Formats: sequence, structure tokens, C-alpha cells
Amino acid sequence: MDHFQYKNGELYAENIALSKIAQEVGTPFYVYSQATLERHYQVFADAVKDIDATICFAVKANSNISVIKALSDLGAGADVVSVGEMKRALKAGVPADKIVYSGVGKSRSELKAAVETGIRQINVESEEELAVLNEVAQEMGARMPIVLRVNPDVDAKTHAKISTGKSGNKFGIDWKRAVEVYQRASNMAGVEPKGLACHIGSQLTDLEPFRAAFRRMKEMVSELRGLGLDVSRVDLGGGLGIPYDEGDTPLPVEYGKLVVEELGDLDVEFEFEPGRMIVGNAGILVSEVIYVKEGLSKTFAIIDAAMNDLMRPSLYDAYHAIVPVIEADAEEAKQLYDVVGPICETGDTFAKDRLLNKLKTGDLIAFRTAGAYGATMSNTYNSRSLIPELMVKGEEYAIIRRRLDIEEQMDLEALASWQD
Ligand SMILES: Cc1ncc(COP(=O)(O)O)c(C=O)c1O
Ligand SMILES: N[C@@H](CCCC[NH3+])C(=O)O
Repeated sequence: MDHFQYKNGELYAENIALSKIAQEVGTPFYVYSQATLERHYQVFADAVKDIDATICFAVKANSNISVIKALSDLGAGADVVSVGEMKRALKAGVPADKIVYSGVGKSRSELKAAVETGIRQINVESEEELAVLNEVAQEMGARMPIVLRVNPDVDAKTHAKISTGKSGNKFGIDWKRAVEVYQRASNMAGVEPKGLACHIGSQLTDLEPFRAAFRRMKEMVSELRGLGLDVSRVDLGGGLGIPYDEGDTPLPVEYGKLVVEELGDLDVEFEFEPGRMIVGNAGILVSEVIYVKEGLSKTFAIIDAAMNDLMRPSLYDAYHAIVPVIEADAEEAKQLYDVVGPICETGDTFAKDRLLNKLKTGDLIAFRTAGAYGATMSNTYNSRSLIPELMVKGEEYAIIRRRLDIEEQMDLEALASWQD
């Protein structure tokens, strides 16, 4: 069930009218539905209930500590890619033994922090990282559980900028070398190889690339076991796509079935790192129309959100549905708009030639499916404030990140001593 629905002609987040929140908090803002977050987690957990699975929420999709806490209360672990994300997960109550740490460029000090914290595992992405981790862990008198992230050379058939499993991508250890590297790792004193990981990309709308990657993983597990090596964990990453428009996307239950079909007899503990699937549709971005500007060939709806608040359209030409907060009359005429932000770049465009109900100054609009890679990718370009994030539960809402305004931003800066 969608927890962002119209009631009496107004868009609600659960049981609160968005217009009320807008009045109290000011626009733009992100708002998340805790009920949707919980439901999505449950849907994913149900989809993999027939196998031994640890679900590690990919914190990069939405790293607000309140979001992580809502999921960790349901039993979620965390997939992190920096010490910053690791600290957020710990602060939100994720136990260290449910944290996996991915990423191609973990520094020596980051590796040290992960070993010190005693997280579940480090997903090692190169031979170079393996050598450094082995050294770091030995210096600390530790033997760190690892899995090797494999690059299976599979085309995820997603946007090139978020495709991670082809051999030309920077991620993982080339599958042709991974067995040999694993063998070497098993003789190292500072690491304890537990298994393999793969993550071939994000927003996958077809299950076949997953199937290809899973088959490769299975072959490799057999090969490793054939060499007498232990393999007890397989981390299948995240990547499941969600509907941003009318297009079909695979259901989590179909994904779960595929895992069982391809890998069900593997006798390992599985790990999953879903991000977008959990939070994407649990969040929206609400913004106000500042001007409707009539150009020669276009009508521009200039709104108070901009590319710094939601980068996805300008970065990937991503589509987000735009809906009015006050429901329009079905009879009312629609018009084509370019929906743009106030930033001084032509790329600050959310939608081109989008057919929307007539807009005027002061109207509130909402971008749907903005819960994943929305707030986490935002920035303060053009010295704009970082916008608030809110969590809704039933009739209540909470500000889970307050607005960071320009005074606070400037407090981080200083003049050089010679400028006095
Ligand atoms: C290693 C890793 N795991 C998990 C994810 C989460 O992916 P998604 O949000 O597509 O589920 C990502 C991002 O694509 C990732 O790089
Ligand atoms: N930032 C991307 C997803 C990247 C996934 C990172 N592994 C998006 O908004 O779609």
C-alpha cells in the first residue's frame, strides 16, 4: 500500500497533510513514511525467507540515522562504504556483527577502524586492498573476516553510471583472478576468507543479469570448494530496480525465487544489500512553485528545490513522477512544463515537457520515489541550505535532519591569518 495518498483532495504522508507540514517547516523538504519503510523491509525479508539470509541495508541510499534505526529495529544490518556510514549505522543501533563494508578505495585508517570495531566482514575489492588489510589486521593482532567482491563481467543493463559488474568497471576483483586470490588470502594471517560477494549495478529492471551473475558465483564457489577451501558466505549485493514510472520492475518475491532456484542448494549464509528497493518509494520531495515563466517556446515552472537537493534528474536524466499536493480537478486543462530549479545551470532541470496540471506561484508539488539517493546525494551548491528530512508515523512527524542554513555553513569557514 502506498502511504502517500490523496485524502479529501490533498496529498498525505500517512495521516498528515503535506500542506500542513509545508506550512510548519517550509519548503523544500524530504519526507519519509516509516510504515512504507517497514513494509518494504518486510517484503524483502519475506522474499528471502526460505534461505539463511542477513539483510544489510545499503546505507548510501539513505543514511539518515532515523531511517537506519527504523530498519535496524526490524533486524536489518548495514552495508557501508565509508567509516562515516559505519558510524551512522552503529549510532542507529545496528550491531557491529551485522555490518559489511564495501568500496574500492578503503584507506588504511578506514580498514583499521573497521577491524577495531569488529564488524561482520570487509568486502575486499582488490588485491592491493587485500595486502594492506592483511598488514593492518596483523599489526592489530586480529584476523579479519572477509569476502572477496568479484567482478563477474556481467552487463546489468542499467544506466552506465550505475553499472558496476562489467570488467571495465572499477569494482571488484576480476572473476578470472578471484579463485587464485582467495587461495592466497586463505594463507594470510590477518584475514579469514569467508566467501564471495558481487553487486553488478543499481536499478536493475530485468532479472536475467542477476541470473548470469549468480551462476558465475556458483561456479566459483564450487571451484573454491574443489580446492579444499571453505566458503560459508555469499553476498549477493543489492540492485533490484523499482518503478519510477509506469514500467514494470521485477518483484522482490521473483528475485527471491531466482536466488533459491540458482543458489538454493549452495549451503551458505546469504547476505543481501538492498538500498533503493527499501527506501526509494518510502520518500518524496516537496517543493513550492516560485514562478511560472512563459518563454518563447517553453513554459518553465521554477520551483524552490534544485539539482543540489535531488541530483538524479540532472545526473542520470532520471525520471521522477511529479504530482500536485492539492489534487487537481480531473476536468482541469493540463499543460507542458519544463520543471527547473533556481540554480545557475541549465542542467538544473527536473523534467522537460512534462504534462502537468496548471501550476501557479505558491503551488506545492511532490517528487515521488525520492527516498533513495535523494537526500544522501544533496549538497549546498549556490550556497543553498541543506533541506530538512522528516519522518512520518501515523499522525506524527519528526524533523530527522534540520535545515542547515548559510550561517552554519559559513561557520565552517575562516579567513586566512593574513587576511585580517
Ligand atoms: C556494493 C553495493 N551494495 C549495495 C548497493 C545498493 O544498491 P541498490 O540501492 O540498487 O539496491 C550498492 C549501490 O548500487 C552498492 O554499490
Ligand atoms: N546514485 C544512484 C545509485 C548509485 C548506486 C550506488 N552503488 C542513483 O541515484 O540511482
